[in-house]
Amino acid sequence: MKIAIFPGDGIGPEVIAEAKRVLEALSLPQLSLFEGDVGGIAYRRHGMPLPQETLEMARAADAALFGAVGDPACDELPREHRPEQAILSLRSELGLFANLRPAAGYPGLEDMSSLKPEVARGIDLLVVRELNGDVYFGEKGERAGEGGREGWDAMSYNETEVRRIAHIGFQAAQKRRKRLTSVDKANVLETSRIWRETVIEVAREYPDVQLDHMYVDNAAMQMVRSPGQFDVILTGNLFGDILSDQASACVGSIGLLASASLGERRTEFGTFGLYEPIHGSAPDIAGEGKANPVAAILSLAMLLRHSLGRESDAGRIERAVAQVVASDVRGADLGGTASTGEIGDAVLGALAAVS
Ligand SMILES: NC(=O)C1=CN([C@@H]2O[C@H](COP(=O)(O)OP(=O)(O)OC[C@H]3O[C@@H](n4cnc5c(N)ncnc54)[C@H](O)[C@@H]3O)[C@@H](O)[C@H]2O)C=CC1
Ligand SMILES: CC(C)CC(=O)C(=O)O
Ligand SMILES: [Mg+2]
Repeated sequence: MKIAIFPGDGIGPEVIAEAKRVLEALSLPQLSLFEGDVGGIAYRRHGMPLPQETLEMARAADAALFGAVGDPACDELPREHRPEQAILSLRSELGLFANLRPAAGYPGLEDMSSLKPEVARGIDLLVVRELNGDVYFGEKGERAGEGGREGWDAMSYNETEVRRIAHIGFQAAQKRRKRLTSVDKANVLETSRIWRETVIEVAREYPDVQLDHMYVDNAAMQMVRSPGQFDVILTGNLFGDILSDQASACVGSIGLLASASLGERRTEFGTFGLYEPIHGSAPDIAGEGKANPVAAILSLAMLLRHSLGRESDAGRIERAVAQVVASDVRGADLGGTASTGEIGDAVLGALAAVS
């Protein structure tokens, strides 16, 4: 089993260090770890945010664990040299089109939700976000306009792209509560009109799943009004990015939400994937030991489940994390004082006790 580890920038290395401790505690047989540079650190060391050797490392691995990229000192660089290009290129070069972002409440944590506890209770949703298309990957540029310099970004989805992510969404719903909400802006965008028509077509293959459609502005409102109504949210790259950050605050903290980015490459043990917290490099707290490592640890659990076929280890990690999150070991993001390392210690302690 080969795992490529890409800690990246800011709090990336801090949270990945805790996930690595959890991985080591599992003592998996025949495990090889490889570490590569991504983001701002890679730009400094190699002159580019995604060096070829890092990409090759990912291609040769059964799974990749990713921290975060982003560095304010690099914000003025040309776009192709900016740290964020590393994660965008990994997603596109590796064909990782399906981004799964589960958001579920923890009993005992409702008081930390941005919502009233009675509204927060019952959040159990999965954002299925398309990850290789949309405005993030469309042509973009700058031109002179009558109003001065004009930036433009092309948004598009074709039927093939929508179909393949829709299948992932419907299949995920079949394993959950069999409800799928497709989120778009079909009242305004042609991209969304094709999205909606294609989702309706794919839905015919899944008669057991109840499909509804929601405009993204309403979805954002419903997410804070009654998030418990959602099971699977199927949406595009941009809307999924925004709604999943929003869902994290409904649960309690962005430091809690993990993600899996999957494509079609099969490995000996499952499907190749890249796993990362949904948060970024958090430069405002980097280096202070304040980052919550739970999202990174839960990303490791997803890696074990989807790419290494180790469901029981994934479940153990998730149970250990649930115990810690419900305890008084809380970081600053959840109103406590525990450091990144202390939260990692608590997860390791709980892991030793759960079966
Ligand atoms: N996949 C990736 O690598 C991503 C990278 N970014 C990049 O990260 C940099 C910072 O972006 P922001 O918009 O500030 O988003 P961010 O997610 O890094 O931080 C947003 C807020 O949440 C807090 N936060 C994030 N993770 C946390 C954790 N584990 N524990 C406790 N608090 C946490 C931060 O302190 C900050 O106040 C930018 O350069 C951005 O482009 C942003 C999102 C994803
Ligand atoms: C950093 C961006 C490229 C994307 C992002 O915010 C995300 O995937 O959550
Ligand atoms: Mg994001």
